[in-house]
Amino acid sequence: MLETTIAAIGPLDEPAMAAARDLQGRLTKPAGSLGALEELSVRLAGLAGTCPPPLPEPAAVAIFAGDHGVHAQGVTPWPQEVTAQMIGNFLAGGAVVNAFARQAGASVTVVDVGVATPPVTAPAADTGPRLVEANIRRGTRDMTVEAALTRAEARAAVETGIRVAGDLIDAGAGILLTGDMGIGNTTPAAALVAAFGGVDPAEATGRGTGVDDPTYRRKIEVVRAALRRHAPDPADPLGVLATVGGLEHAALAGLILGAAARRVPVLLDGVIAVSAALAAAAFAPHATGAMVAGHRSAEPGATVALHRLGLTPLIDLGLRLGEGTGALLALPVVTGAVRVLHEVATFDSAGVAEK
Ligand SMILES: Cc1cc2ncn([C@H]3O[C@H](COP(=O)(O)O)[C@@H](O)[C@H]3O)c2cc1C
Ligand SMILES: O=C(O)c1cccnc1
Repeated sequence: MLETTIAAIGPLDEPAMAAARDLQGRLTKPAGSLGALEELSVRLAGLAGTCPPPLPEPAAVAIFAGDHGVHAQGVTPWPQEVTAQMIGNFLAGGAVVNAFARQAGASVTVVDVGVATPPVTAPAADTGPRLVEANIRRGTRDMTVEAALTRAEARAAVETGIRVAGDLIDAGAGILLTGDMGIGNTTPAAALVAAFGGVDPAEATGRGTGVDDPTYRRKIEVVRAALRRHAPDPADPLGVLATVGGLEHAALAGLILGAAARRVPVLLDGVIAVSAALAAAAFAPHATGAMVAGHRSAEPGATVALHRLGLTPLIDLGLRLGEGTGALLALPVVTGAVRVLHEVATFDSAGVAEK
């Protein structure tokens, strides 16, 4: 399934992009006046293979949840149980991601790919957040001691993400948004950014939920120790995900690949998402054509990853939460970029004089 998905990911459609550029030049506004939105609209036309591309709706957030053996190294002040407890909160509609999803009109799907303690499930409702139980392992192994995952486990997580993308698109989603929950998951995210980005762990590691100075120094050394132990090869993305990644990171890489293969845009959230996006791009370089960077997370690794991916984030508000919150805030910007191609009059049609 991974191989067929990778094989289905192709380049952007040049004629559709040329048509979008031409249309942007004829709309009743000075050329270039919509800044980054214009290039985004062109890219989404290239992804869809048609101009104008479909409006990116309805929107679906997929929150992949997992726990981390590296938690034992004291890289976060939060207890591991918070991952499962927050799943309960997501399903009850009480987290920040739920508030922003309601505002944006997006559905929320929580996918347990690797939570250590069984998630507290909320009463099933016909509408509202949904839980997909796809647990591969009750948390990863400690990457400073051994590989976090076997290659088979990493592959199973990637394929779960591909499957979730396909299910959401089959159910009608016009855009997918990445979300994550996993206490400790900024540590493997930093390791992935350092491995794929070829930067020193000190450049890729941030303070996550807000760790103090001694914990931050330890966190950098933990990332350094894991990379020294495994020496992951960036040309072998499954190997990188298995040795120093996490189940939610691997599943997010799969979600991105699944969206790219179906030529549906995927709006990336913070550092966990962009670390997974580096893995997706290593599997299939053309997958970057489907990626839209929602925001610039305050985590330094996010900036390193965005630069590597060649993506400019739509918003930059100093957010460092995850869950999909930054992607949701950026959604109206993406929709606006496409709506312009559908609804704005041309100089000809509106009888407006050109310069
Ligand atoms: C209550 C709470 C809600 C969250 N929602 C997202 N995260 C975010 O913080 C965690 C990563 O940070 P670190 O690597 O420092 O543990 C992840 O669960 C991420 O989704 C949360 C964290 C907490 C504590
Ligand atoms: O950028 C993120 O997604 C992020 C940052 C800090 C903690 N959790 C997530």
